[in-house]
Amino acid sequence: MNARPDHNPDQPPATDSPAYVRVRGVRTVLGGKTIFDGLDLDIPRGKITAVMGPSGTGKTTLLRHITGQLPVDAGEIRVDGRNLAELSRNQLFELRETIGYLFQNSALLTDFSVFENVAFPLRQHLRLPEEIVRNIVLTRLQAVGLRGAAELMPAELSGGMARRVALARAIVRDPGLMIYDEPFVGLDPIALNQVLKLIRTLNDTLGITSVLVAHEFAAVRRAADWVYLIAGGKVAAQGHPEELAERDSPWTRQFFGGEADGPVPFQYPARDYAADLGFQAGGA
Ligand SMILES: Nc1ncnc2c1ncn2[C@@H]1O[C@H](COP(=O)(O)OP(=O)(O)OP(=O)(O)O)[C@@H](O)[C@H]1O
Repeated sequence: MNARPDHNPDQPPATDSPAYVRVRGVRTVLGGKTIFDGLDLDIPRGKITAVMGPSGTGKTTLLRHITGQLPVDAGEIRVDGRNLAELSRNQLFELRETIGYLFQNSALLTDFSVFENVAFPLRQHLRLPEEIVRNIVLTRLQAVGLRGAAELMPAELSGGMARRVALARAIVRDPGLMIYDEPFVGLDPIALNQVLKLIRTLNDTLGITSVLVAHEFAAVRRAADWVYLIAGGKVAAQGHPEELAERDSPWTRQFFGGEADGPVPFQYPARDYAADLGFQAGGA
């Protein structure tokens, strides 16, 4: 696990097939604010790629681009070889069906049992015999260690268990791509480690490609094969997590070392302070 790349350390780990997600020259403007300005990155097939960066840097926006929920203003995104801009609504919908999601709020259906929550995506889209549904659901629950909790209701679960049920649901239809958006938020250390281990194990055993957005570098370091640090609308740094942590750059010192001062400013961009307070610039 986490083998260091044995090729160019400035490039994501090479795999035999092309990157699952290819982002090229992406420019995004939201509400008049430029979020991305020439964003380039590859999400290698079969690997876990972490996307990190200061708050508000566009990580969730990038996920929305990758899942075709938000078109880019310029540039190109290819997912599994397909240029998203060329897909019809139906094709985009089909593409989204091949993506599994795990969010920080596990978003379980409160009136449904654990079993029915995991079965939901199967029942919603496919007409499978009940016996098959049961086998698939129990296999996924077994994979996350919760087969014995199948009949519990969401209110009876701890936060860590709920996250694992959501993970079982996310993989129930064999996604090619798994998207984890802040999967560790609010978990105690034991639950965090269980989810972390599961992300790694599921990725490796099911051959999934994973994108992991998280702020916890200690966890990312143990899970990810490659890390992109996004800041200022671009990739500010990238590398294998161990190598990135050791790299001595202002970005990595501030971001991975948690320094308050560095390239990420303390102040959100604002109008002139004196003018905002009603003083004339240079006035008495
Ligand atoms: N629909 C929108 N209209 C205008 N601005 C938006 C919209 N969606 C997001 N933004 C802005 O885009 C920027 C990037 O948001 P995004 O949620 O992608 O950041 P993030 O890196 O995921 O942040 P965090 O780590 O805090 O979750 C933020 O400044 C946000 O306010």
